[in-house]
Amino acid sequence: MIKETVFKAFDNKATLERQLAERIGDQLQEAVDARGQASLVVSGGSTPLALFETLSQRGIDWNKVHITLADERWVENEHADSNEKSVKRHLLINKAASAKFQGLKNMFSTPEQGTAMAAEQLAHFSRPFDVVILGMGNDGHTCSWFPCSAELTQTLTTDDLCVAVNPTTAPNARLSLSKSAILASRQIYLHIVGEDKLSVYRQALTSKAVDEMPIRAVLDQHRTPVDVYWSA
Ligand SMILES: O=C1O[C@H](COP(=O)(O)O)[C@@H](O)[C@H](O)[C@H]1O
Repeated sequence: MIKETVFKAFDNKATLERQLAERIGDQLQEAVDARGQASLVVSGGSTPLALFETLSQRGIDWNKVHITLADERWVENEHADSNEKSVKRHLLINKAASAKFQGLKNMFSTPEQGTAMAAEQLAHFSRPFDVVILGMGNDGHTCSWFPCSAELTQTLTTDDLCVAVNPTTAPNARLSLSKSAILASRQIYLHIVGEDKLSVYRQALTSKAVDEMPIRAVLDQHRTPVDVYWSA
């Protein structure tokens, strides 16, 4: 069994999004006040889009906030599957339009070739990351750390910042931040919505087999606080 830390349940998405956006906004501003800049890592997928829009309306020093992705699909930035495209449409708007964004996709044709450049481009981010927002797939993946991927062990053990991932159960080659990069954070939020994701999360807590459900690599550690925000 994995010991659960903080689990916050909400009746509806909008309340979760409001409260989580307020907390993240406060933490980013505190980081700016303390260290002159803040770093925020966000996930792809559909779950965080409304949270992004709520967060984008917070009145903080966005021009001192550096934002990147926990994972990216290796597609052009205008492709429908691009996480960068989602962030530009849903987060880098309103007051957050002045935030500094660095994507993971670059000019190389494969994520394997692009890994070194992606890591170099994140060199100016303040570390540990101040806030990381993670999602979770119904197979227990997070950050494109898929149970099926041949690179999973590397992803979970390397000291490198970025890893190329080739899932067999999902489209597109990917580039992910590694486990060591994600856990080198001051605060991680796992943001999940709906009964299916709640069941997957509960299932993840029942065992420590990370290769079956990679989200366990985040849930089963004591280095970095992980607060789970769930809404119906
Ligand atoms: O493919 C992915 O999916 C998960 C969850 O996506 P959602 O659409 O159910 O929110 C996402 O968190 C992750 O970044 C990505 O790898």
